[in-house]
Amino acid sequence: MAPAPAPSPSVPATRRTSVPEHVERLRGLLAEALEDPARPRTERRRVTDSGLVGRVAAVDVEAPGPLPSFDNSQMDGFAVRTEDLRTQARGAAGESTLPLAGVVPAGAAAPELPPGAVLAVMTGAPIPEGADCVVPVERTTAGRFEQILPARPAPGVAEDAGDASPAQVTFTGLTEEDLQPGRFIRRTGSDVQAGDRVLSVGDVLTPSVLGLLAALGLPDVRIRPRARALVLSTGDEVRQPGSPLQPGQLYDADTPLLIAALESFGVDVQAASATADDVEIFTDVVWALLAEHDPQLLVTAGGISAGAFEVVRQGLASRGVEFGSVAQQPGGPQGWGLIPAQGRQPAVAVICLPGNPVSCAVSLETLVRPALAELDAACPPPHRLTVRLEEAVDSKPGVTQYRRAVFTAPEAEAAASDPEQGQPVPEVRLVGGPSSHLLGHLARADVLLELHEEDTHVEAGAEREALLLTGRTLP
Ligand SMILES: Nc1nc2c(c(=O)[nH]1)N[C@H]1C(S)=C(S)[C@@H](COP(=O)(O)OP(=O)(O)OC[C@H]3O[C@@H](n4cnc5c(N)ncnc54)[C@H](O)[C@@H]3O)O[C@H]1N2
Ligand code: MOO
Repeated sequence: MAPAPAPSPSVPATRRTSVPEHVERLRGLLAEALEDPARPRTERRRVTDSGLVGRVAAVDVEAPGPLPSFDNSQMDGFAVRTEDLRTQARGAAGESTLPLAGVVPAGAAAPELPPGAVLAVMTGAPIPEGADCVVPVERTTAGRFEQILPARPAPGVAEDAGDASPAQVTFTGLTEEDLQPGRFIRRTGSDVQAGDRVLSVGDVLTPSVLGLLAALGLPDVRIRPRARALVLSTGDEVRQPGSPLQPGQLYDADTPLLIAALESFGVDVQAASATADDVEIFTDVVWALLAEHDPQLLVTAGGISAGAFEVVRQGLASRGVEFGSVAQQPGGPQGWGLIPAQGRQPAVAVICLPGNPVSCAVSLETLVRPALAELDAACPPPHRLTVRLEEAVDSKPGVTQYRRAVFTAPEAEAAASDPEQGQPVPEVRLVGGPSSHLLGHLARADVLLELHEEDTHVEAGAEREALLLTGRTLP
């Protein structure tokens, strides 16, 4: 008789923290560090400074005046008194002719429109006193200014056409619509009224907001300072690219990955360093960097799991940082904590991510980004989307697994459409397996496919949620 199989070693049934629980935990400690009242709340910038898009307004702004700030012409044409054109005897072909009293370029002060005459107005020129409508130059028999005006007048000067016998302007084919009072006049305040709120605390700056502030005559904008972070990678085996490798060594992928991800979250990475697996060296580097840079956030990579040389865990566990496991893969091992304010040194949030590059990158997207986005409008929130699986996939029970996937060919996507919304549901194909060393696969991926604890087997064609990776666009 065959021997009975040996019982599997019993694993302690400790419950791992769920992804949402850990996000909430990180949000709490980030809030303490970022919302410290001892830190400056605003920075003043010129609206022409670079790097303002994506920054967050620190004060409300009300329009100091209206936009447009004066009635002006929407077209190159003629400012007319509609009454004059209505009472004009029409010629055989329905034409009306009036004398040209002058030219008003953009930038000139508004002149008065003499009775029974017209004034040439360029787009943006002020509407002359007495005019109630602009007729575009195309509505004249000449069709173009070159046929009517002798030469371009000097900018900013409303000047007379100059002839002893004034030029005549013949309008043709005018309809009732062309003679509607107000036609082609951009009225004062039709865009923004004085006192309108044009920017609110927490709004993200866009190119058009910056243009609007300038249009209102405001040279400066007050923004929130960016969150300040330090990045620290660890490991005796880790070397910087450009230096030769000894057997067993590898290049530091986590440092550039962390810097780039944090910067895309709107964080100002002030310094980055890599240290050896020596607790004393590691803690010396941490305290020196904290003192030098006064950050709100310290993010480390590596040295936190179950090995004999877990420098981050050993160095920070006694300083208020906890270590545990989140029910996600990759990115299970995590460290988190708050180094409390000491004297004049404000509190610092500490987030310790696993060293495997894919674990580090996935943790940034699934844990750090959602926590930070809740507190800081400069951090774009996770971009979630529904995708359809091209092929069946098996996943580990009991954890949320993030599988790397690419959008399949556009033809396949076009064929797959959500009947409810009529929106195409993109189809995805896995790239590589679930392991956390597969950085080449991650670098090719468009999305992290989210498979839940119960998703041990998902059939081809099933729909699941996914996270669009930083820098990727929808198909
Ligand atoms: N006995 C156990 N071993 C491991 C467990 C466990 O639960 N029990 N968890 C595994 C999981 S899951 C992960 S993830 C890793 C996390 O390990 P650490 O955060 O302690 O990271 P290290 O051990 O320092 O490094 C892991 C791996 O990543 C490479 N690495 C580290 N830093 C970098 C870097 N800057 N650039 C590129 N690659 C880096 C390192 O060489 C290792 O291969 O632990 C598992 N083990
Ligand atoms: O959690 Mo680790 O990140 O699976 O490899």
